[in-house]
Amino acid sequence: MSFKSGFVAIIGRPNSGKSTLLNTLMHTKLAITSDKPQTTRNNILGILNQEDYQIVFVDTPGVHKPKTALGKSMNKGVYSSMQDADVIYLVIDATKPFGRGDEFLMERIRNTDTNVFLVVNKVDLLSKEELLETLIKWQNQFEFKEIIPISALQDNNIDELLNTTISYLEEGVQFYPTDMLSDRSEDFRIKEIIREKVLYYTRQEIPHGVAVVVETKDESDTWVDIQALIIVERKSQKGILIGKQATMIKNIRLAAQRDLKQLLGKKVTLELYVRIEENWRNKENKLSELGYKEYDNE
Ligand SMILES: Nc1nc2c(ncn2[C@@H]2O[C@H](COP(=O)(O)OP(=O)(O)OP(=O)(O)O)[C@@H](O)[C@H]2O)c(=O)[nH]1
Repeated sequence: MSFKSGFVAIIGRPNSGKSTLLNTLMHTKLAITSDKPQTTRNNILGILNQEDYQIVFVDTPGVHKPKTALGKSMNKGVYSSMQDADVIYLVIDATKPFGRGDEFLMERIRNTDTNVFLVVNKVDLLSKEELLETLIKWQNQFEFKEIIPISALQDNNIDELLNTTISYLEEGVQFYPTDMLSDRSEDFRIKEIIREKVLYYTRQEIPHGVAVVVETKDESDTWVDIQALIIVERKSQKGILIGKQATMIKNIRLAAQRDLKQLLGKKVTLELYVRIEENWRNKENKLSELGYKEYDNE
């Protein structure tokens, strides 16, 4: 039996459902998701192992016009994943009209010689007629190798996407050990779960201005005590995050604690602190410190 392997870059505009798709493909939650754009800030690998193939999916930040050094760094991660890919999934939100942001991304797509699939997501929100209209608009943009409508959230047509992808892969080596699901460390996943809860409970400018650092982790076989720091950009944001009588930070802490218990399989006690770092998204040293400059040397 021959063994196939390859890299699949999952790219698209913010909020199109890339991380939801990664999690559905992997049958487990590797990437956090939210209804706020620019949730994903780092590339995250999902390694799907079967007897006869290994697919390395790369979830990437949503491509957008960057306004900060953090935004620039996020876009670099996307372009780097495209260079290494055997297949690119361009994930679109089928409920959104084709816009200027899509044009920006299509310019990049037209410059690759990789197999590009148009993955039309969120079809659960559309009628058949609306879906047809979307498909007609998009297929004029580029010669996509495949056009596959899906619902990442409802696990609809994901098998078709997977089987079609396998048919494009070549015989190859196993890139990662079979027991490895992702390239991301436990600390990365802990801080992302905390950030997900901040995104869930807050709105407007707060989600974009927040970063999380795991400061200490004491543990035994049955329990773990975690102290984490939430970084914001302004004093007013700190006030909102803590909330009246500290209710906001308590909600964030309890929700994160619940998910962390599931992730780590032990009792979790989480303590959260909030610190102000003015304009951190434009400070190169802060971005490095926070793990947001992974692709700057490429
Ligand atoms: N109805 C519906 N909603 C979806 C589907 N896929 C994703 N969503 C929702 O769309 C929102 C964005 O999903 P994410 O997976 O975080 O999107 P993303 O493309 O990774 O976003 P960024 O990290 O900002 O680039 C979330 O609220 C998801 O629940 C889908 O198939 N149907």
